[in-house]
Amino acid sequence: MSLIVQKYGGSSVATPELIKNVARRVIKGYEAGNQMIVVVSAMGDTTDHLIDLMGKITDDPDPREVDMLLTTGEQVSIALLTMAIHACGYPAISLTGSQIEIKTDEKHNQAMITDIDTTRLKKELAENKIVIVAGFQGVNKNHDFTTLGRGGSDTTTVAVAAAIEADRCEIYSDVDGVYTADPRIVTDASKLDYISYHEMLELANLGANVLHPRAVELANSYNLELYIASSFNDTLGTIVRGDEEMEGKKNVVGAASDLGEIKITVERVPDEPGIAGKLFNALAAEGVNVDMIIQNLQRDELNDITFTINQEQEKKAVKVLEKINPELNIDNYHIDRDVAKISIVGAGMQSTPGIAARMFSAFGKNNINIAMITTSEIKISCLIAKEQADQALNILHKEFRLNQINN
Ligand SMILES: Nc1ncnc2c1ncn2[C@@H]1O[C@H](COP(=O)(O)OP(=O)(O)O)[C@@H](O)[C@H]1O
Ligand SMILES: N[C@@H](CC(=O)OP(=O)(O)O)C(=O)O
Repeated sequence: MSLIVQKYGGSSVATPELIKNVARRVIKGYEAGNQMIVVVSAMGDTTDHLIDLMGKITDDPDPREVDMLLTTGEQVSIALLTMAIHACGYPAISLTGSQIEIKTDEKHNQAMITDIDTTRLKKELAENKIVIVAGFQGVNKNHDFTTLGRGGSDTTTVAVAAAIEADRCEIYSDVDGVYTADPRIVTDASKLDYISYHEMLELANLGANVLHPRAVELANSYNLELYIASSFNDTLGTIVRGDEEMEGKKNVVGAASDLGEIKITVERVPDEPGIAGKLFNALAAEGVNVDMIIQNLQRDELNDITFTINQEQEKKAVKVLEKINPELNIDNYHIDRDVAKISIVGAGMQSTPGIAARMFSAFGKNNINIAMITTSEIKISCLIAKEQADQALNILHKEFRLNQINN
């Protein structure tokens, strides 16, 4: 008998028929003699719809109330899945994040899990029940509901699996594994049999939303192997695990695009020590995360500083800029929302010269202009025009022959 923690994302529970499909899959695992804990997300686009609804009421909702609203999505799906399992004649119970005491810090909308009490989970499993857990949510020390950030059910799943020392942790969605690029954009993308935590973390951070980055980080810290597969078929999926191969790492294992960033250029800033520090400190103090940065010296000892942030933080960033403009003598700022970040990832690139040059040349040959570049040991990212994002992803996929990765 194994203890299995499974997660089914929004696309796997989008309709009553799909919920019944998940119920059948879970029962199959239970019938095989396993203990089953199943984490589910809200049905389909429910969370997006709740956010739209909120936007019709206010532009500036209280973060506590946002969590009160968004946690309802997962409460619907856990109840329906449990009913579907009951209807097939099997014992099951649904539990919210607060009922199993997924404790988090105070940060509404982006809370971090601090502890999970497994007492209730173990009690229900001991009574031979299938346990259905609401993903994406927790409870803080004031007993208020919190959420873990968009896509956070993956994090719930890994945290629960680690806390209860599960034998297997399986994440199901509408795609049958981790591909070399989003298969919706690159039709000949290849499925990877294995991917290391580090490479998966980079891909997830750079836009591959098949897994939530925090879930990958957590799996890495607990050395918990993840199995990523589809809830729509039984095709073999991808294993995310520690890096076993020291030699023979691929230069590039995947490419990803992120359409969620905007570019801000602060124009004609005095070329003096300390100015950049003041600007980025002020942004950090408001919780604005800056991603890419470049500074260009213009004429007359004035600089342009350009940086990217997540589009959801635009309002906060503008507030900061309006406030510090007079203090820093900032002439003007400009926001470009039509940008996309296109990246390649691979642990082998740190020991292979020429990867960046190949990426830039491939873009050059196809008339794709690069506005910004960042690199780390295992990734290279370029900011380009949003309208060229899909084309650029396909170009890189071809340039690095990712369709032949398994050969
Ligand atoms: N490299 C990749 N491999 C697989 N899927 C990817 C990749 N990059 C992006 N995706 C997208 O991730 C989607 C699955 O994630 P998501 O929609 O969040 O699923 P769920 O609804 O189960 O949470 C796929 O439909 C696919 O389009
Ligand atoms: N429902 C939440 C949490 C989540 O993880 O969803 P999904 O597993 O469908 O990405 C969201 O949409 O952000």
